[in-house]
Amino acid sequence: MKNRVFVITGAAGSGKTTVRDYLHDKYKMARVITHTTRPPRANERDGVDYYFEDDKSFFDNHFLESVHYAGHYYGSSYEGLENAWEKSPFATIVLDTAGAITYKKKLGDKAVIIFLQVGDTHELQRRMQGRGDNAEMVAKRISSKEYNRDLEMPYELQEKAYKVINHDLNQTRRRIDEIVEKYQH
Ligand SMILES: Nc1ncnc2c1ncn2[C@@H]1O[C@H](COP(=O)(O)OP(=O)(O)OP(=O)(O)O)[C@@H](O)[C@H]1O
Ligand SMILES: Nc1nc2c(ncn2[C@@H]2O[C@H](COP(=O)(O)O)[C@@H](O)[C@H]2O)c(=O)[nH]1
Repeated sequence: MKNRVFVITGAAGSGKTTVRDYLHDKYKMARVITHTTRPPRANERDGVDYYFEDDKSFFDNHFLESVHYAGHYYGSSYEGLENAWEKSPFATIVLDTAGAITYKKKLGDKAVIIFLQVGDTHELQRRMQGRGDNAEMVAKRISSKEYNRDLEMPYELQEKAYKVINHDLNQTRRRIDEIVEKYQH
Protein backbone atom coordinates (compact mmCIF):
# COMPACT_ATOMS: atom_id res chain seq x y z
CA MET A 1 0.00 0.00 0.00
CA LYS A 2 1.33 3.46 -0.94
CA ASN A 3 2.27 5.78 1.94
CA ARG A 4 -0.35 8.47 2.51
CA VAL A 5 -0.90 11.19 5.04
CA PHE A 6 -4.49 12.21 5.80
CA VAL A 7 -4.33 15.94 6.56
CA ILE A 8 -7.27 17.19 8.63
CA THR A 9 -7.77 20.93 8.32
CA GLY A 10 -10.40 23.59 9.07
CA ALA A 11 -11.16 26.26 11.64
CA ALA A 12 -10.45 25.94 15.36
CA GLY A 13 -13.19 23.87 16.96
CA SER A 14 -14.36 22.33 13.66
CA GLY A 15 -13.54 18.81 14.87
CA LYS A 16 -10.09 18.15 13.38
CA THR A 17 -8.69 16.41 16.45
CA THR A 18 -11.90 14.39 16.81
CA VAL A 19 -11.60 13.14 13.21
CA ARG A 20 -7.85 12.53 13.58
CA ASP A 21 -8.54 10.35 16.65
CA TYR A 22 -11.27 8.49 14.75
CA LEU A 23 -8.78 7.70 11.96
CA HIS A 24 -6.28 6.52 14.56
CA ASP A 25 -8.75 4.38 16.51
CA LYS A 26 -10.64 2.83 13.58
CA TYR A 27 -7.92 2.56 10.90
CA LYS A 28 -4.83 2.46 13.14
CA MET A 29 -3.38 5.47 11.32
CA ALA A 30 -0.23 6.76 13.01
CA ARG A 31 -0.59 10.28 14.37
CA VAL A 32 2.01 12.88 13.40
CA ILE A 33 2.71 14.96 16.51
CA THR A 34 3.49 18.58 15.70
CA HIS A 35 5.42 21.28 17.59
CA THR A 36 4.09 24.49 19.10
CA THR A 37 5.07 27.42 21.30
CA ARG A 38 1.47 27.67 22.56
CA PRO A 39 1.17 26.83 26.29
CA PRO A 40 -0.49 23.44 26.96
CA ARG A 41 -4.24 23.34 27.72
CA ALA A 42 -5.24 21.71 31.02
CA ASN A 43 -5.61 18.19 29.58
CA GLU A 44 -2.72 18.30 27.08
CA ARG A 45 0.52 16.32 27.46
CA ASP A 46 3.94 16.94 25.94
CA GLY A 47 4.79 14.34 23.29
CA VAL A 48 1.17 13.19 23.07
CA ASP A 49 -0.84 16.23 21.96
CA TYR A 50 2.12 18.36 20.85
CA TYR A 51 5.81 18.79 21.46
CA PHE A 52 5.64 21.97 23.53
CA GLU A 53 8.55 24.29 22.74
CA ASP A 54 9.83 27.71 23.68
CA ASP A 55 10.69 30.45 21.19
CA LYS A 56 14.28 29.16 20.96
CA SER A 57 13.87 25.34 20.93
CA PHE A 58 11.10 25.57 18.31
CA PHE A 59 13.64 26.62 15.69
CA ASP A 60 15.95 23.63 16.37
CA ASN A 61 13.54 21.38 14.41
CA HIS A 62 13.74 20.37 10.77
CA PHE A 63 10.34 21.51 9.55
CA LEU A 64 8.46 20.42 6.46
CA GLU A 65 6.30 23.49 7.12
CA SER A 66 5.68 25.95 9.92
CA VAL A 67 3.23 28.79 10.54
CA HIS A 68 2.43 31.59 12.94
CA TYR A 69 -1.17 31.11 14.12
CA ALA A 70 -3.03 33.39 16.55
CA GLY A 71 0.17 34.56 18.23
CA HIS A 72 2.10 31.26 18.43
CA TYR A 73 4.37 29.14 16.22
CA TYR A 74 3.34 25.70 14.98
CA GLY A 75 5.39 23.34 12.82
CA SER A 76 5.49 19.77 11.53
CA SER A 77 8.81 18.03 11.03
CA TYR A 78 10.01 15.68 8.30
CA GLU A 79 11.08 13.25 11.03
CA GLY A 80 7.58 13.24 12.54
CA LEU A 81 6.07 12.18 9.24
CA GLU A 82 8.76 9.56 8.53
CA ASN A 83 8.36 8.12 12.05
CA ALA A 84 4.60 7.85 11.52
CA TRP A 85 5.10 6.09 8.16
CA GLU A 86 7.45 3.61 9.81
CA LYS A 87 4.56 2.58 12.04
CA SER A 88 1.87 2.50 9.36
CA PRO A 89 1.51 3.33 5.64
CA PHE A 90 -1.41 5.64 6.56
CA ALA A 91 -0.58 8.57 8.82
CA THR A 92 -2.77 11.46 9.95
CA ILE A 93 -1.98 15.04 10.94
CA VAL A 94 -3.96 18.12 12.02
CA LEU A 95 -2.92 21.40 10.34
CA ASP A 96 -4.24 24.87 9.68
CA THR A 97 -5.15 25.56 6.03
CA ALA A 98 -1.77 27.18 5.27
CA GLY A 99 -0.04 23.98 6.40
CA ALA A 100 -2.48 21.84 4.37
CA ILE A 101 -1.67 23.86 1.24
CA THR A 102 2.08 23.31 1.80
CA TYR A 103 1.57 19.57 2.37
CA LYS A 104 -0.36 19.28 -0.90
CA LYS A 105 2.30 21.23 -2.80
CA LYS A 106 5.20 19.24 -1.35
CA LEU A 107 3.69 15.75 -1.18
CA GLY A 108 1.21 15.71 -4.07
CA ASP A 109 -1.06 12.64 -4.06
CA LYS A 110 0.59 11.28 -0.91
CA ALA A 111 -1.34 14.00 0.95
CA VAL A 112 -5.10 13.43 1.21
CA ILE A 113 -6.65 16.68 2.42
CA ILE A 114 -9.92 16.73 4.36
CA PHE A 115 -11.36 20.18 5.07
CA LEU A 116 -13.90 20.28 7.92
CA GLN A 117 -16.55 22.94 7.99
CA VAL A 118 -19.14 23.98 10.57
CA GLY A 119 -21.23 26.75 9.03
CA ASP A 120 -22.43 28.26 12.32
CA THR A 121 -19.69 30.24 14.10
CA HIS A 122 -21.69 30.31 17.36
CA GLU A 123 -21.65 26.51 17.32
CA LEU A 124 -17.86 26.58 16.86
CA GLN A 125 -17.54 28.81 19.93
CA ARG A 126 -19.86 26.54 21.92
CA ARG A 127 -17.69 23.55 20.98
CA MET A 128 -14.48 25.30 22.04
CA GLN A 129 -16.04 26.29 25.38
CA GLY A 130 -17.53 22.80 25.73
CA ARG A 131 -14.10 21.20 25.58
CA GLY A 132 -12.92 23.49 28.39
CA ASP A 133 -11.15 26.39 26.64
CA ASN A 134 -11.36 29.48 28.82
CA ALA A 135 -13.41 32.44 27.61
CA GLU A 136 -10.34 34.64 27.14
CA MET A 137 -8.64 32.05 24.92
CA VAL A 138 -11.78 31.59 22.83
CA ALA A 139 -12.16 35.36 22.39
CA LYS A 140 -8.51 35.68 21.30
CA ARG A 141 -8.85 32.76 18.90
CA ILE A 142 -12.01 33.95 17.18
CA SER A 143 -10.62 37.44 16.68
CA SER A 144 -7.47 36.11 14.96
CA LYS A 145 -7.11 36.45 11.21
CA GLU A 146 -6.05 32.80 10.92
CA TYR A 147 -9.25 31.49 12.55
CA ASN A 148 -11.39 33.67 10.26
CA ARG A 149 -9.38 32.65 7.19
CA ASP A 150 -9.90 28.94 7.99
CA LEU A 151 -13.70 29.14 8.15
CA GLU A 152 -13.90 28.60 4.36
CA MET A 153 -11.93 26.25 2.13
CA PRO A 154 -9.09 28.30 0.59
CA TYR A 155 -8.88 28.75 -3.16
CA GLU A 156 -5.63 26.70 -3.30
CA LEU A 157 -7.42 23.61 -1.97
CA GLN A 158 -10.47 23.78 -4.25
CA GLU A 159 -10.65 20.55 -6.31
CA LYS A 160 -7.74 19.18 -4.24
CA ALA A 161 -9.45 18.58 -0.90
CA TYR A 162 -12.53 16.74 0.36
CA LYS A 163 -14.95 19.09 2.11
CA VAL A 164 -16.83 17.45 5.00
CA ILE A 165 -19.56 19.31 6.88
CA ASN A 166 -19.17 18.32 10.53
CA HIS A 167 -22.63 18.83 12.00
CA ASP A 168 -23.73 15.34 12.93
CA LEU A 169 -20.70 13.34 14.07
CA ASN A 170 -22.10 9.99 12.91
CA GLN A 171 -22.64 11.37 9.41
CA THR A 172 -19.13 12.81 9.46
CA ARG A 173 -17.69 9.41 10.41
CA ARG A 174 -19.58 7.76 7.53
CA ARG A 175 -18.24 10.34 5.07
CA ILE A 176 -14.71 9.83 6.41
CA ASP A 177 -15.14 6.06 5.94
CA GLU A 178 -16.11 6.62 2.28
CA ILE A 179 -13.00 8.75 1.73
CA VAL A 180 -10.61 6.26 3.39
CA GLU A 181 -12.16 3.40 1.39
CA LYS A 182 -10.96 5.07 -1.85
CA TYR A 183 -7.31 4.64 -0.74
CA GLN A 184 -7.41 1.14 0.69
CA HIS A 185 -6.71 -0.89 -2.46
N1 LIG B 1 -20.07 16.88 15.10
C1 LIG B 1 -19.85 17.33 16.33
N2 LIG B 1 -20.90 17.69 17.09
C2 LIG B 1 -20.72 18.17 18.35
N3 LIG B 1 -19.51 18.32 18.95
C3 LIG B 1 -18.43 17.99 18.21
C4 LIG B 1 -18.54 17.47 16.89
N4 LIG B 1 -17.29 17.22 16.42
C5 LIG B 1 -16.43 17.56 17.42
N5 LIG B 1 -17.12 18.01 18.50
C6 LIG B 1 -16.58 18.51 19.77
O1 LIG B 1 -16.16 19.87 19.54
C7 LIG B 1 -15.02 20.19 20.32
C8 LIG B 1 -13.91 20.69 19.37
O2 LIG B 1 -13.46 19.60 18.57
P1 LIG B 1 -11.92 19.37 18.28
O3 LIG B 1 -11.11 19.60 19.52
O4 LIG B 1 -11.81 18.06 17.60
O5 LIG B 1 -11.68 20.58 17.24
P2 LIG B 1 -10.35 21.06 16.52
O6 LIG B 1 -10.73 21.43 15.15
O7 LIG B 1 -9.27 20.04 16.69
O8 LIG B 1 -9.98 22.37 17.34
P3 LIG B 1 -8.57 23.17 17.49
O9 LIG B 1 -8.05 23.48 16.14
O10 LIG B 1 -8.94 24.41 18.24
O11 LIG B 1 -7.64 22.30 18.31
C9 LIG B 1 -14.64 18.91 21.08
O12 LIG B 1 -15.17 19.01 22.38
C10 LIG B 1 -15.33 17.81 20.28
O13 LIG B 1 -15.67 16.70 21.10
N1 LIG C 1 0.46 24.51 9.74
C1 LIG C 1 0.40 23.90 10.93
N2 LIG C 1 -0.71 24.01 11.68
C2 LIG C 1 -0.75 23.35 12.85
C3 LIG C 1 0.32 22.56 13.31
N3 LIG C 1 -0.03 22.02 14.50
C4 LIG C 1 -1.28 22.46 14.76
N4 LIG C 1 -1.72 23.26 13.77
C5 LIG C 1 -2.97 24.01 13.65
O1 LIG C 1 -2.87 25.20 14.41
C6 LIG C 1 -4.18 25.64 14.77
C7 LIG C 1 -4.23 25.96 16.23
O2 LIG C 1 -4.09 24.77 16.99
P1 LIG C 1 -4.53 24.72 18.53
O3 LIG C 1 -4.15 23.34 19.02
O4 LIG C 1 -3.80 25.81 19.25
O5 LIG C 1 -6.02 24.94 18.58
C8 LIG C 1 -5.14 24.53 14.39
O6 LIG C 1 -5.72 24.87 13.14
C9 LIG C 1 -4.21 23.35 14.20
O7 LIG C 1 -4.73 22.45 13.28
C10 LIG C 1 1.48 22.48 12.48
O8 LIG C 1 2.48 21.81 12.80
N5 LIG C 1 1.48 23.16 11.31
